[in-house]
Parts: sequence; structure tokens; C-alpha cells
Amino acid sequence: MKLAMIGFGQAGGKIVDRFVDYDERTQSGIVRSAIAVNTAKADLMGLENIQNENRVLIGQSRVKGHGVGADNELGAEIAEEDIDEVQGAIDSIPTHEIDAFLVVAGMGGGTGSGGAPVLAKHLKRIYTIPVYGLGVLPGSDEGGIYTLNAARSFQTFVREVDNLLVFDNDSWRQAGESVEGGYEEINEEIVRRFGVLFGAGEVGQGDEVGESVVDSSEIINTLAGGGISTVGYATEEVELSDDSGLLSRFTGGDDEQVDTAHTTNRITSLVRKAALGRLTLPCEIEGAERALLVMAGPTEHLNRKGIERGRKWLEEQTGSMEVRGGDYPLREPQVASCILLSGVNNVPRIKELQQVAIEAQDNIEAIREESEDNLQNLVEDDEDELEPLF
Ligand SMILES: Nc1nc2c(ncn2[C@@H]2O[C@H](COP(=O)(O)OP(=O)(O)OP(=O)(O)O)[C@@H](O)[C@H]2O)c(=O)[nH]1
Repeated sequence: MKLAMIGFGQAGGKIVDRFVDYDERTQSGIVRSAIAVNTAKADLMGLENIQNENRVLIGQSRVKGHGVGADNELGAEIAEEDIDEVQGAIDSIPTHEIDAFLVVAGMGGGTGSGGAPVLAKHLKRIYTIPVYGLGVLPGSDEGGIYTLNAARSFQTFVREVDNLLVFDNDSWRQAGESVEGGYEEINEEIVRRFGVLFGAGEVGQGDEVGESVVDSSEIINTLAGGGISTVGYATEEVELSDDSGLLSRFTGGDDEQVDTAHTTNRITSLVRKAALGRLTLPCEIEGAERALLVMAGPTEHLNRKGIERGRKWLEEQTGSMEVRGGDYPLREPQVASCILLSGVNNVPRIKELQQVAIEAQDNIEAIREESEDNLQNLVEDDEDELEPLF
């Protein structure tokens, strides 16, 4: 499906920037427009693939291009005040050609955390196409203020979008990795997973035709109904067939049957791996309201039977009768299973995030309340013998 992507804040901008690169590399055709919005000039200058005219600096009169320093209330205020400047860039999007908006932001900071929900609300008021959010949760080692920002923004962002796709940095940070190096890999993972998912609905002319190709309406219907979504993904390398369409390893005759059974088994095992492995937001898959299974890869390695079995297994595991499935023919030497679980409800990570956020909030309030007395005690001498200068 074709998306207009808007990255808000540093993380949002960087991720959309990577999406543009992915789109060019894979020719998947999902990024129809890409915009980055920020209060920090340096962040916008650091982007590589988003066109200059689509980099929007807001809040110049308030923060002089230096960012909001993790103050998401200020981020939200600035977004509201300068929404016309953002709209100016959105006006250049051919909205009749896009299927949905995707607003991307890290939720722990200030600009994206505060601004993304404001933008989503604005877009929903003006346009009839769906507005999805891609929200990145901070790592638990980032500190209380980031967790508090994320927990508050999360509540607002979910309310303002048609569906919030969530990626949790915490479950993806490898021990010992530098933050920057870590983000590069994490961003690649984000782009690959959501790229395959959204690319599925965008099979172009001249592409291979699968047996039951996923259509963008199936992605939209899986996301309809709102709530929170998470994505599972698993791959296995395969051999590409030669020009005649035959597999180099299994050529005709008796082997064909072996091959069909093998293909079916590979698909079902990839579906299990994707659903039970690391999700973008870890959660219990049981209780997910809707799901979509996309099997991507060379057509000779995909079959309807495997996808149907995988789909049925997902119905059993989620308890949902609204599980869609289909293929996404790709000429790459691997088969990938990508599973969108929408309307997930059993997410311990969110509860934990809220708990830490409440503790951080109480702590910040207590310190603020005591702050004046503490300063007074420190500055005043015990017997009040000294006089201030004026
Ligand atoms: N996945 C990913 N997460 C990031 C990246 N950069 C930052 N983050 C996360 O996003 C959160 C918000 O950081 P930023 O996007 O830098 O903040 P901002 O929205 O620009 O806001 P301010 O810097 O406060 O003005 C951080 O707490 C991190 O958890 C990135 O490149 N990739």
C-alpha cells in the first residue's frame, strides 16, 4: 500500500529516512511521500534521504532550532502553534494517490512524543484516509522522564490514530551495544518488518503473480477497529529457481511432491517462529482481535496450502476468527513470514511502563514540592544573622 510518512522528532525522522532508503533499494513502492518535522535544526540536517523541502523546522520562535529537551508538553504546544507549517508540507502530497498516513515518532523524547499525537488529530480532522501511528517505546535504561513521557504520549497517541503500531526499543537493545550503533540495527529491523508488511499490498505491474496476493484493503481491514498492533517476522533462505522456473535442487518427477510437502512445512514452521519469536512489541498473542499473515518470497516457494495451515494455526493461537492471509511474491533468495497482530490486549510491557511512569511522576512532584524549602534552608543561615544584599 502507498503511504505518506511523516517522521516527528529525531527518531521519527531517522526511521522515515531509512524507509525512503528501503523503498529505493527494494522498489517496494510504499513511500509515496516522506516528511520530517522537528524543533531541532541539527536533527533535520542529519537526514540523508528525505528531500530538503520536506524537512520542516517548527518552534523557531520558542526554542531557536535547539529542540525541546524531552519536554513533551512543550513539544505538543509547539506542534499546535505551528501546525500550518506542517500542513504546508503535507499540501504537496497527492493524497488521492495514498492509502494512509503513517506518523512515526519516538515516544520518550519531547518533540515527537508531544507532536505526533497533535499531528494525528489534525490529519484525522482533515482527511478521510486512515491515519496510523508508529510509536517507538524507550529502553527501560533511559530513565524515568523518558518512561513518563512515553506512557503519557502513548495514551494520547492511541486515541488519536486509527491504529498504533508499536516498536519497543527495550526488547531490541542488545547488551553492550552503543546507543547509536544499536539504533542503526534497530531502525533496519523496523524498516524491514513494516516494509514487508506494507509492501505486501503494493504488487506492481510486471511483478510475479502469486496464488492469493495480499491486497492493501486486507491490511487496512486488519488495522481497522483500532487499538495497538505488533508485528512478528521470521525468514529462511531458499534457492531461487532458474529461468525455466524449475528449482535447481528439486527438478520435476517424484521430487515435486517432496517439494510441495517441504514448502508447506517450511511455511507453517516460519509462521510459528514469527508469532512465537520476538515481536515488535512483546505480548501474549492470545486475545489479539485480528491478524494478517503475509508470506513473502519467490512464488515457487509459496503455496496456498502452507499459508492456509499457517492461517488456521494463528486462528487457534489468537482465538480470533478474523485472521487473513496471503502471499507477497518477491524475487529474493528467502521466504519470510510477516504477521500483523492487531488489537492486542495482554501486554505486560505497557503495564510495566505505566508503573515506572507513575513512580517517576510521584518522584518529580515530591522533589518539586520540597525544592523551595530545601533551597530556603540552604541559603538562609541558621540564626538569620546575615542580610541579603538587596
Ligand atoms: N528505534 C529508534 N529509537 C530512537 C532513535 N533515536 C531516539 N530513539 C528513541 O526515541 C526517544 C525519543 O528521542 P528523540 O526522537 O531523539 O526525541 P525528539 O522527539 O527529537 O525530542 P527532543 O530531542 O526532546 O526535542 C528516545 O528516548 C529513544 O528511545 C532511533 O534512531 N531509533
